[in-house]
Amino acid sequence: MFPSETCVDFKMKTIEVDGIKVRIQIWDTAGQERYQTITKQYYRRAQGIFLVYDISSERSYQHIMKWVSDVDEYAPEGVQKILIGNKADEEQKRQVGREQGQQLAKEYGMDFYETSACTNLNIKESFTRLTELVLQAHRKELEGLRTRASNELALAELEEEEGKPEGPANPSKTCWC
Ligand SMILES: Nc1nc2c(ncn2[C@@H]2O[C@H](COP(=O)(O)OP(=O)(O)OP(=O)(O)O)[C@@H](O)[C@H]2O)c(=O)[nH]1
Repeated sequence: MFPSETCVDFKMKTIEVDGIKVRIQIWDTAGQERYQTITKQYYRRAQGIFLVYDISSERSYQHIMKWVSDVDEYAPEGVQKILIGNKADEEQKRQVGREQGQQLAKEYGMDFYETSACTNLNIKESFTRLTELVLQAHRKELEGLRTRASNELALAELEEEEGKPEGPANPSKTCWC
């Protein structure tokens, strides 16, 4: 929910993932078309995104494809995404089956949760999972950078070694007696 004059709501929260305390910034962007120019700018710095539809609205479910293509266009490449079917407490008004949500999530390779902001169903679980995915992606990126750096270092050492004249540079090092 947003105050009438703004289209982005911001909150900070600390959650614990694998025993590590993680401080997360939560940006809740308005869904209305008229705010899109502004809200799209917030995708650029996102590390994790929830794509949310309302289980009591088939129309909101149909809109997910458009959100996915916007995210693909404006968010960073490695951004982590989770599909959410919210208002799970509104069972009597349900228009979107749980399997439809699961199916769509599978198509896009995302995790899926049905949640309720009213009963708190899966709220903590989905935030913890998204944070976990972001941390995992971050670790992988760091490992990749480390491997690349050590490969480049090894290559540089090899090139330096090859550039040297024949014979050991430090004879004492090759002497085992
Ligand atoms: N029953 C039920 N109502 C909910 C739930 N979550 C939100 N609502 C209600 O749905 C309405 C819209 O909620 P918002 O938080 O404004 O939804 P939003 O997605 O931010 O809407 P936009 O501003 O259009 O992006 C409000 O009346 C909320 O009280 C839920 O889990 N269950």
